[in-house]
Amino acid sequence: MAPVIGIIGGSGLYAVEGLRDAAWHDAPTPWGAPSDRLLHGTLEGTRMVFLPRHGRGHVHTPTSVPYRANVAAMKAAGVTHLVSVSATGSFREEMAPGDFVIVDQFIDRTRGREGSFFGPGLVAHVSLAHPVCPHLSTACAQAARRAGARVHEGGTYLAMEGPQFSTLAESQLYRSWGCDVIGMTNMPEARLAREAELHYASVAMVTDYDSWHPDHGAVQITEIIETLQGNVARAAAMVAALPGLVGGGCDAGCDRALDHAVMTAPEARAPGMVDRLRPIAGRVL
Ligand SMILES: CSC[C@H]1O[C@H](OP(=O)(O)O)[C@H](O)[C@@H]1O
Ligand SMILES: Nc1ncnc2[nH]cnc12
Repeated sequence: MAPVIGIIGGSGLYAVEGLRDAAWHDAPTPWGAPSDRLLHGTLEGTRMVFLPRHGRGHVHTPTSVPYRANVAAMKAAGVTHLVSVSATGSFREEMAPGDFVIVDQFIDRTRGREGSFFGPGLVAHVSLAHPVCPHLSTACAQAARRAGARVHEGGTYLAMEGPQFSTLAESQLYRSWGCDVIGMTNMPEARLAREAELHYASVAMVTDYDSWHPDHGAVQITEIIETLQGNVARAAAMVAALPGLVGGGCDAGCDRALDHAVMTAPEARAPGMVDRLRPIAGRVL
């Protein structure tokens, strides 16, 4: 099956240029409207679908982003491979502002966000031990290098609630836990991508040293925006390099995550939940 590449663009990345037959389309879902319309198009013969995570003009906070609608809309659009692009702080001296980190683990410190498509009447448990697709992550690393970025492969992303940045004590604590980067949006996005059986990768663009670094002081939004402006062209070039690198087989099982995951007996399933879940889990229902 030919891959369809979805891109969720984070802070600073609100569109992608150069798509053939580009058009924005509404994408209602059983979980409401996504953050914005979806931008459909093709790049070197590969179908691409782009969604700005915070909406054009940056209207959604990290808490108000409709994560379920965003992932469901991508799935309904036929996306098979979902690449998240995000701005992050760094906990490592060597992961400097401007660098790209290909995230492979998450620690979730968000609070009260809707983190699953499933629920009462249709219960499922997927594995999240390895939350990203290793093949898509490698493709992103290659694409980012082709775009001229300095790339670190592997890193743990601490997802915080925000919208305020961390205190100094929190920043030092996350560093002591072995976290590499910090942001406010990759959870529950990564959980939902796994439930939707999408190949998911997360590209973190480092914009600052959060607040732990003795030489950099507290993170300032002005510093972040300045670094983002330098990063956006490289992020766009990375996206443009993805077709041709994405696809082929995946032995990690991302697209079969729901095999054996549904716990609720067929006769006990709530019909309304089954209908709602069909676009996500129809393969196993
Ligand atoms: C602009 S700084 C804080 C903001 O940026 C990141 O957003 P995203 O992950 O969508 O790139 C971070 O998570 C915060 O939402
Ligand atoms: N230091 C930081 N903390 C949380 N989210 C961020 N996004 C960019 N920099 C960040």
